Amino acid sequence: MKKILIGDHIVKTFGEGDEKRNVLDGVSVEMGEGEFVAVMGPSGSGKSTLMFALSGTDSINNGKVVFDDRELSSASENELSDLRRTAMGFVFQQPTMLKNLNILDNIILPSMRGNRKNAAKITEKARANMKRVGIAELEKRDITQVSGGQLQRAGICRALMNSPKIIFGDEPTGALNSQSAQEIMDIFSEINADGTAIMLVTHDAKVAARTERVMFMRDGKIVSELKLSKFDGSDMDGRVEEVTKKMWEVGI
Ligand SMILES: Nc1ncnc2c1ncn2[C@@H]1O[C@H](COP(=O)(O)OP(=O)(O)OP(=O)(O)O)[C@@H](O)[C@H]1O
Repeated sequence: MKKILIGDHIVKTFGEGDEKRNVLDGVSVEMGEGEFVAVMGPSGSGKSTLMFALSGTDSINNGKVVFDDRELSSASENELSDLRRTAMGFVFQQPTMLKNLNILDNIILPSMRGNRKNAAKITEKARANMKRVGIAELEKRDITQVSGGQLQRAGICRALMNSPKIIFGDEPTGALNSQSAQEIMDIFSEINADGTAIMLVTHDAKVAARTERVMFMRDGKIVSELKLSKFDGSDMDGRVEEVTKKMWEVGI
């Protein structure tokens, strides 16, 4: 399987003098094209920092990151921002959306910048994505008039607008109840089945159990890994048990 993402001995340091410490302490990660992985670990272990490093959102102090055959440290800020815009999608715990725009306009806004002549195509694509994630009828609603799960679906639609090769999700189900979280995971599974690689940070064993590989972090290092298989809807309980057992072993 071709590698879409390689993190090689990544070191990220925060703080000065006595406060200085490696929040990422030589982390190596590889992801194949179309792979679906989760990152788990205690609060402060470096999960979000790792995602920022792997997506070129934040610089690193040592090591290297290669995304789609491109070494990120040799790319300029403009090139990195183009790469993030065209090849990566981001989903956060709470989607950042503008209060004065409806759901559809929030979804299309980032794609419209400098691209207004393609407004009709962009809107058509947004509507197709909204239909795909089950919020087609909500396009005119304000962001305060939808549920947390519906807002997260809109966040996923926005992340899909440029047909990314990879989606980074930083606790995308963290603000949702268990049922909504599983519905969001259904959507991620479908997106992944279409070939998009996905990396999710999560504290939830039921979310991690839906991915095909779970990496466990502690103190800026990946200390363990659990290989599952592509989730096909069967043996959810067994998968959750495997993840929980590993979390316990690792001390999460
Ligand atoms: N910009 C920064 N400056 C200084 N320290 C930082 C900065 N960003 C993160 N840290 C520190 O790095 C460590 C790792 O943070 P990170 O957000 O990656 O953890 P996490 O595993 O994602 O935690 P959580 O599960 O709570 O979100 C924490 O101790 C945090 O305080």
